[in-house]
Amino acid sequence: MAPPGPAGAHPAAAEPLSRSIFRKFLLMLCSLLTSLYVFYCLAERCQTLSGPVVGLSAAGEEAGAPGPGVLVGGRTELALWSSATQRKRFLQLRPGQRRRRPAGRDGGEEAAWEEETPSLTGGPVGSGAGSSVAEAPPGTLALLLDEGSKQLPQAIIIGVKKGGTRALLEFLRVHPDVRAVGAEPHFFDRSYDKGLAWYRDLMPRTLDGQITMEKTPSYFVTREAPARISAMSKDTKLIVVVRDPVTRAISDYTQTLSKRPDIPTFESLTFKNRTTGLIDTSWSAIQIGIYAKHLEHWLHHFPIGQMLFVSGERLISDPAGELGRVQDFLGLKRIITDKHFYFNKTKGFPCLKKAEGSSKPHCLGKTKGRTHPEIDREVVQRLRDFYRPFNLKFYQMTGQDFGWDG
Ligand SMILES: Nc1ncnc2c1ncn2[C@@H]1O[C@H](COP(=O)(O)OS(=O)(=O)O)[C@@H](OP(=O)(O)O)[C@H]1O
Repeated sequence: MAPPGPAGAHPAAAEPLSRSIFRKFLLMLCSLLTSLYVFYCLAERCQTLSGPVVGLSAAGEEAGAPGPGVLVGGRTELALWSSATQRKRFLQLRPGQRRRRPAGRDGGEEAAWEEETPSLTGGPVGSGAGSSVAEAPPGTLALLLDEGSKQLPQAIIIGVKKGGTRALLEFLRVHPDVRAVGAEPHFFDRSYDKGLAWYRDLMPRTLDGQITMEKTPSYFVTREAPARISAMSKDTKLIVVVRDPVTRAISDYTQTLSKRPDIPTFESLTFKNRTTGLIDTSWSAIQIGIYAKHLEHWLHHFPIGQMLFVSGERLISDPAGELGRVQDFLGLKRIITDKHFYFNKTKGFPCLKKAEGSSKPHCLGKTKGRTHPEIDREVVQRLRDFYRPFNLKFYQMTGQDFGWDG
């Protein structure tokens, strides 16, 4: 057979050769681009990828936010960070965080989860399928890279029950430099014997510059709590969310009523003797609201400057304003602003446009913002009269007029 002539010579052989060169070239280009991209990320330039953290929150999971591993978040906050912090946040992958009791709790569900559904829900307003956000469990990229460590909290929301403590913590968690335990640890009132190592182990891992926080509203009325927290660290910053003590008492009662509908009326529980008008100060719903008395105990152990009093009312009417004060107090950049909130008319409360680790709007669950029962006006007035002197004392002690009496 004659060898192929020049015209139709080796067309079939020449083509595969150029294709294979082209394929090799493509492959090299891809590897080059990938390497460039990895290098780009490591060079702290990952703004285009994600928001404050690459991760998820239980709230996100629950609300149908992106699934595990999905990158969420926005760019604006990120731009405010120092580049070193950004790199660390990028490495701090937070996987789905689950509702769970603090390790080793031997109390019942009620003990650790007294406030019921301490969560943000993103379903229909008030869907209340609550979950809480405990610390990131082991297995995170951060853990693999040995990034971060568990620290005792530098700031604690110590009260008051029904003051708006969950709202404050959930709003604060939006801040990239705040990491918090979702559940109430109740360490300084119920589990102190378990020791500080146990307590620290409940905390989420943090990186340099991040603040570890927790909230347990019952600390404010626990006699032993001030000395115990001071023994942990006398530099601990304390935040108290206070609310008109009369509304707070009704809110407290409403919570109990929702669990035990057969309890006596608010009116009958308020008085030791209704005819004499003697208020029953041993009823916790009443006692918790005597803020000045509780505060005295704290002032034996902490200077007033180390405590911040947040108005529960303003936390609803002007969340960004109160969050501004809190961020200043914690020495944080003012990253949480009015841009983070919207008022949800159905819920009747401010909600987050985007909760931590989610890109969807989030309101607190249905156990926050319950409808209060109608209380006899005369009883309400009696309570107002009862609380007035304590409120005035509290205004003096804190240097703030919360406006409950005028
Ligand atoms: N944004 C937002 N959304 C929903 N609810 C809000 C919000 N801000 C403050 N509040 C008020 O928080 C009250 C519950 O307070 P706490 O979270 O401190 O309760 S608890 O002690 O942890 O059970 C809760 O009390 P109730 O209205 O009586 O249910 C709310 O009034």
